[in-house]
Order: sequence, then C-alpha cells, then structure tokens
Amino acid sequence: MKIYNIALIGFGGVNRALAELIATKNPLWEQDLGFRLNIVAVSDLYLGSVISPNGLDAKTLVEANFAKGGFGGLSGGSAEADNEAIIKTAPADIVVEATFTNPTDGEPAVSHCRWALNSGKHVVTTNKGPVAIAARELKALAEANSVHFEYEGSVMSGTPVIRMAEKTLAGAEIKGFEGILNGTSNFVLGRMEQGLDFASAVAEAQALGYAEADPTADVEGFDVRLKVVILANELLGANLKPEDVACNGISKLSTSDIRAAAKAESRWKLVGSAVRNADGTITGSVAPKQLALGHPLAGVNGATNAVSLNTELLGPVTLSGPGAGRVETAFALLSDIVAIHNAHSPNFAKEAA
Ligand SMILES: NC(=O)C1=CN([C@@H]2O[C@H](COP(=O)(O)OP(=O)(O)OC[C@H]3O[C@@H](n4cnc5c(N)ncnc54)[C@H](O)[C@@H]3O)[C@@H](O)[C@H]2O)C=CC1
Ligand SMILES: N[C@@H](CC=O)C(=O)O
Repeated sequence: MKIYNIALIGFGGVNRALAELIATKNPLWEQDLGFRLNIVAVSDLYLGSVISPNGLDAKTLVEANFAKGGFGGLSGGSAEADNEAIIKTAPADIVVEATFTNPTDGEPAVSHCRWALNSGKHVVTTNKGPVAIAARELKALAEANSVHFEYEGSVMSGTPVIRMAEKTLAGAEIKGFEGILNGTSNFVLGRMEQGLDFASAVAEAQALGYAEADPTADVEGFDVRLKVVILANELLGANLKPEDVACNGISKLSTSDIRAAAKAESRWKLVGSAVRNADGTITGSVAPKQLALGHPLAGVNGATNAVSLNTELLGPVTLSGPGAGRVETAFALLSDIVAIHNAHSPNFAKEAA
C-alpha cells in the first residue's frame, strides 16, 4: 500500500471536495486502489498557506470555517499564500493545482505547474489555463523530470474524455469533434427555457459550483474555447492557441430567442468543435447553435456535457457525463492520481508505515 503526499494549491470548491473525499474514502481507496492520500500542504489566496510534513487532518480542514488568512492560526501556517515556497519545499509527491482558470495567459497556474515539475513533483490539475496555453512545455518539463503532468478534469470535469479518446480510441483516427463543453452555459440555457431570467440562472450555476470565478468565461464561450484548444491539440495533434478559435457565447440570446426555438421544435446549445480540413489544417470554433430536437446534442441538459468524436474507423463515438461540479471534478483529480499510481513510477511512492 502506498501513501501519496499531496499539496493542494487553491482551496475552493474542487480541492475542498477532494479533501472531503480523502476524509471519508481513504480506507476504500487503500483497499480498491492500493493507495491513500495524505495532505501535507495547502495554499490559497484567501486562506493563506500551511505545511505539515506529517499530514493535515482532512476532516478538520473541510469542517473548520476558516476566515480570510485563517491558515495563519494553524501550526506551520501563514496568513499569506506563499505558493512558490509551498510548491517547491513541501514534502509532496503530487501538487494538485486547482486555482482559478486564467483564459488569457494561464497564470499564475502555469508557473505553479512549472515550479512543481521542476521540483520533481507530479502535477494533477483541473485548471484549463496551463493545459490550453502551455501543455507542450509542461509535458516536456514533466518528461525531463520523470514525473507526470495529468489534466483529465480540464475538459468535461470527471467524465474521462481525454483518457478515453487517447487510450481506448487509439488507432480509430479521430478527424474532428463537436460537443457541449460548458456545464454553466448549458444549465443557464435550460433554466431560461424553463422561464428563469439570464442573471438568476447564472447565479444558480454559481451556487451549484459549476461556474468559473468570473462567469463571463462561461457565458461568453471563453471556457469552451480553452477546451476546444485542449481537445484539438490532444486528439487531433493540432497546435492551436485560444486566439486561433473563433468564439461567440450565449450572452446575446434573449428569452424570446429561446422561446422561438422551442416553438420551432429546437433548442439553443453552445457548441464547441474542431475539424481536420482536407489540407491538413485544423479549425476550431465556439458558437451558439439552434439544434433540432432530434439532434444528439439537443437532449443534453443541465450541467451535463457531451462530445461526439468523429472517427475514421467507427464513425461518431459520443461520450456524455458531468461537465461541472465540485465532487465530479475532484473525481477527475483522483483519476489522474490513479493514472500516476498505475504507471508504477518507483520514485515517489512511500510504503505505508
Ligand atoms: N468547478 C467545476 O465544476 C470545475 C472547475 N474546473 C477548474 O478547476 C479550478 C478550480 O475550480 P473551483 O474550485 O470550482 O474554483 P473556486 O473559485 O471555487 O476555487 C479557486 C480557489 O483558488 C484560490 N486561488 C485563486 N487564485 C489563487 C492563487 N494565485 N493562489 C492560491 N490560491 C488561489 C481561490 O481563493 C479559491 O479558493 C478552476 O481552474 C476551474 O476552472 C474544471 C472543471 C470543472
Ligand atoms: N465553469 C465550467 C467548469 C468546468 O470546466 C463549466 O461550467 O463547465
């Protein structure tokens, strides 16, 4: 049985949900997965930072109602979030990056990943910024340091689209994809269909933990644009940057547009897609589309996401599942740690006492 020491960077919805899972599921993971997780450090812009080489009690961490700078009151704690020192010096095997996604340059998360990989620590992240903007560099850094850079939760939350496509569909020749890749905007469109106004629907998505720290990223399509870049680069071998992908969101759709679509037996959906063109170039786009009710994506509701991968050998292969949510996304982090564990890297795991 292995123990993985982990450092949590960001302690918002997703990393807090991971800590909740650790508090209750470690015995099950020991039995079923062959490891348990031990939180040795946490750093959060609002709460401060704390290092405890022997491990912090996950239950206490999630149940204590810390105020701003509250980690300063813990043994080994500080009211400041010293991410760099925590990432470089905490005795962690794995750094779990779940700070906010910066759709412009990916920072400071790109730096967090660099510091961790250069320190010989694995990185698992749900943050779309570093993956969309710096995946090539970070994968090369991981390889150079014999560690992993894993990011399943960066697209479709805990629904395993990246691993499914790369591992299980290897050889099927993916030529393009089309999907609903943002839980918040899909949830908002559904609530507007039910008669709620746009602002109230966005507020509900925020309360449910689906939305980005700035929900503009969800409703203007910037979040889907990052996911289109990630999937196009991963699955189609593209080298797209966010600015290469045409992007329109849902904010201009009015309640009357949505009602009119319903009368025409159709629904508005925010669709992200990419395709390999005949000349080998790859084009991505994000745009609201009015889909007939019979369209496979028209029935995808709430924060559920779905993506249809167009393959040469199988035709379309469609995967659907949670696209947002705290626990759902924490599961993606667990799945990344399982992938690291299963790769049997010998240098990072500690035998249980
Ligand atoms: N919530 C979801 O359904 C999903 C979220 N993600 C991504 O996962 C990441 C985390 O999401 P949530 O936990 O929902 O966000 P959140 O907004 O609830 O939490 C982010 C936390 O990071 C902290 N933070 C921000 N900047 C920081 C910095 N420079 N240093 C240290 N801490 C910092 C904030 O104080 C906050 O506690 C985001 O990048 C998000 O895009 C990905 C898939 C789904
Ligand atoms: N805000 C995002 C969270 C997951 O990436 C969404 O709503 O899909």
